[in-house]
Amino acid sequence: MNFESLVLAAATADLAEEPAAREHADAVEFRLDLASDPLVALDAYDGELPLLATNRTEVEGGGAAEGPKRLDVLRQAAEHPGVEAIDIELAAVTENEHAGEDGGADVVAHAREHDASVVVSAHDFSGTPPQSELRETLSRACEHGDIGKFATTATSIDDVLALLSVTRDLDADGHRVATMAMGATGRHSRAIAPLYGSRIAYAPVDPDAATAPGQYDLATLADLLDALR
Ligand SMILES: O=C1C[C@@](O)(C(=O)O)C[C@@H](O)[C@@H]1O
Repeated sequence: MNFESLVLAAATADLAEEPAAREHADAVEFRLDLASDPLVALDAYDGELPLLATNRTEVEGGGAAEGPKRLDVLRQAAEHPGVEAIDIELAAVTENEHAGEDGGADVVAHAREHDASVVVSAHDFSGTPPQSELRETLSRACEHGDIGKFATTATSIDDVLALLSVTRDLDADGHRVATMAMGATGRHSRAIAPLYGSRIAYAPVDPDAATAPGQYDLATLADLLDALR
């Protein structure tokens, strides 16, 4: 997964759903943190779509407790041949969630050794920071990953405008970025941010199992993206 062009990722905690995603998605985001036995499920995976493995921490909206165990699961997932990319939080890479050799930066290196690309991500569930801070966070994510991602929460459409503006600037500067504004106000960003340079769009395979506020269902997002392309 090189993110040269837009990747529509179908998010799920259940790899058995992969066939249902094939019609619309380019990849499956496997939410390890929401799955009951993620490494066993990975070993059994024989689907067609490449996997982006995410083991999201609770503080960033996921189900995994921070620490060495969750990083180890992510590290092991990166070794799987079906996993073409991993997602790791910027905080885990820069703030040493778990000090020592097996910290976040080491997981990034390990993923690369196994030819998996690295998405370095940040999430803000309370709002959208000022444009300067948006730019700084996204730029730092780009420094550590093959692609930097920032999902914020829009409380006004001006938040969406700020996020799109930073997306456009960083893309024009040659960085690979992925952005989306979560929540109802920012929902349209999921369809239009790719026009400004965002390279990953997410939608749940099962519309009743959204992995973030404001997501469209997969078929709807695929149609919107196609119509705007
Ligand atoms: O980080 C992201 C983006 C996301 O939060 C979204 O807003 O679509 C959905 C998550 O599954 C994914 O890991």
